[in-house]
Amino acid sequence: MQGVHARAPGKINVFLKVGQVMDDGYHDVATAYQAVSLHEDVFAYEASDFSVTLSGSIDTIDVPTDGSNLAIKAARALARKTGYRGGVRLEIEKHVPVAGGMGGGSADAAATLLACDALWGTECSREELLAIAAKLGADVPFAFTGGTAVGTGRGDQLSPALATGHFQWVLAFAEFGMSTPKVYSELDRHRERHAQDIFPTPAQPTVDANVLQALRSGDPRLLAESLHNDLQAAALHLAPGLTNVLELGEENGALAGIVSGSGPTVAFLAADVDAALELQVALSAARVTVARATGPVHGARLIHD
Ligand SMILES: C[C@@](CO)(OP(=O)(O)O)[C@H](O)COP(=O)(O)OP(=O)(O)OC[C@H]1O[C@@H](n2ccc(N)nc2=O)[C@H](O)[C@@H]1O
Ligand SMILES: Nc1ncnc2c1ncn2[C@@H]1O[C@H](COP(=O)(O)OP(=O)(O)O)[C@@H](O)[C@H]1O
Repeated sequence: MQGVHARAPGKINVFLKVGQVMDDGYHDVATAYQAVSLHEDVFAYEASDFSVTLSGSIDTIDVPTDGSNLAIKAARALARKTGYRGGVRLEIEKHVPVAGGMGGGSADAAATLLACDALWGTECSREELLAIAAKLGADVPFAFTGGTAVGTGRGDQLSPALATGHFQWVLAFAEFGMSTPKVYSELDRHRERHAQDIFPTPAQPTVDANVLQALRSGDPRLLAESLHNDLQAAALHLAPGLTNVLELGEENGALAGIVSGSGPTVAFLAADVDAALELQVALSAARVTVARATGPVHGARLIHD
């Protein structure tokens, strides 16, 4: 049967500052996202109801296949918005670790919006699809746009950031996932428990100028110096073993390592392809599950197979 194939990328937060909790319960954030070459592939086929099946290179056992799957939510949201009366059968090939802090579910949602819009001929504009994306999750608009961008508010108000060249990443996957709300709550607890001088809450978080400069320059050494994640301490508190992974990467030639988003994936920045390959070998030898990726890459797009 003729279907539509869409692809969307995972992401690394190369910078993430977390501000206060807003009235909607979300934290006010300022982040610099980079889309990386670890993709989710979504195949959409006509059907009378909504269903999803999963395959891919990673363990998908914890991913729901009922209406709580973010891809099904995305398809239903598009159908509601456009008045489309049918359904869709979705097949997702996952390569982004589940609950890994790399926005895999968000990529599924973004790719599904694009695939269903094409399959159903609903012809939504980019802006309409982005508006639906923002309602599905804070990271979904970025999975849609990709590249390199600054996200503010919930992380869904995007402005493109200039970036040159390609950065080489080595990703250390964990054998467990971490819940995004739990990591945000842990940061709140840290901030309540400890003096504000250790974990200060920025009144209005912004992305540091040196990160934007590093992204513009394409120089991995500059970017390595400016990687920052306010959620990292909270993630390390909940998963102390990640500290060893960070140390191992830095001992084996990484320019720097950072927990991606709410973790537990650790992203190492390498100086070049050779350094990335060496690091990949060293981490694999230490029985860490690794993948290499480059960034930035495109956002969600249709693939004409
Ligand atoms: C931490 C980040 C960094 O990019 O990514 P992940 O690690 O999840 O990939 C994001 O802020 C996550 O984005 P996403 O995973 O789309 O979040 P959502 O599904 O919208 O929200 C899940 C929950 O996380 C918390 N949340 C999320 C975003 C935000 N700015 N403030 C929050 O407090 C809220 O408790 C919310 O109910
Ligand atoms: N299509 C999907 N892929 C992955 N997880 C999904 C999906 N739909 C719903 N989920 C749920 O969302 C949670 C977080 O998803 P994910 O996007 O993989 O991680 P993160 O938010 O850390 O980047 C998972 O634990 C899972 O229960």
